[in-house]
Amino acid sequence: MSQAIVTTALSKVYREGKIEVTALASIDVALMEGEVVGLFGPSGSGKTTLLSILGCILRPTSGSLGIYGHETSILSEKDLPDIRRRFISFIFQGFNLFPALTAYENVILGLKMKGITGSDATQRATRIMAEVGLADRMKFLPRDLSGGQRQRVAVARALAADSPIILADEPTGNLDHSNGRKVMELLREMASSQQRCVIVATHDNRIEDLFDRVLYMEDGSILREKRG
Ligand SMILES: Nc1ncnc2c1ncn2[C@@H]1O[C@H](COP(=O)(O)OP(=O)(O)OP(=O)(O)O)[C@@H](O)[C@H]1O
Repeated sequence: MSQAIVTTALSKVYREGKIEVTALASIDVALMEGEVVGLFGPSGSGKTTLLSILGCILRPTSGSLGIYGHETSILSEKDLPDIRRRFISFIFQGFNLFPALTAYENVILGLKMKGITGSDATQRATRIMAEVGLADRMKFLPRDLSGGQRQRVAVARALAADSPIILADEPTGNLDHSNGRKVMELLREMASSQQRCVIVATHDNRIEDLFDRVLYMEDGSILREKRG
């Protein structure tokens, strides 16, 4: 397995006026292709901050972050969107679906944002909707789908772009037990069959057994890890 993401002494300090909050202390971690990693920890432990930095949405205060061999700390702000477009897809807790667009159109829009259009986009969207079990729901608006189905649209949108890294913040947060496990199993399947690196920040202990590796965070540090 090769390394998808490597961090060294990654730190983040939020400054608001004179107040400083150390959200990440000094994170050293290597995340591999084909691996599904869970980030667990109490509220405020730094999970979302770490995910945002790994996804190049937020810059660290110090330390290094390598994404498939590209050292991002030496890149300028204007180069980061390109790294995101090539390597990273997100799944958010609130699904982030556009209410006026059908499930299928939401996936197409996600692809467009990655620069994938035309017949390539329509073929990919149709294939992935079938893979996530939504072939018969493509023309439905989000409001006519169940919570589990909406989350599967969000997963389809992230998977369709073929990004090697998938970052998910509480992807099972709004789902019941069985739908939560289904979403995780889908991500596991994609990670192993397509060698993607999937990182999930969550409070959901019910899915803890579905990770290859769990990192437990507290006060901005990784306290310990467990292999599945
Ligand atoms: N934009 C910000 N400005 C100032 N402080 C922030 C900001 N975002 C997060 N923090 C602080 O950084 C710390 C880590 O927050 P973070 O959201 O990463 O934790 P988390 O583990 O994801 O929490 P939760 O599970 O509640 O989402 C917290 O103390 C939080 O209050």
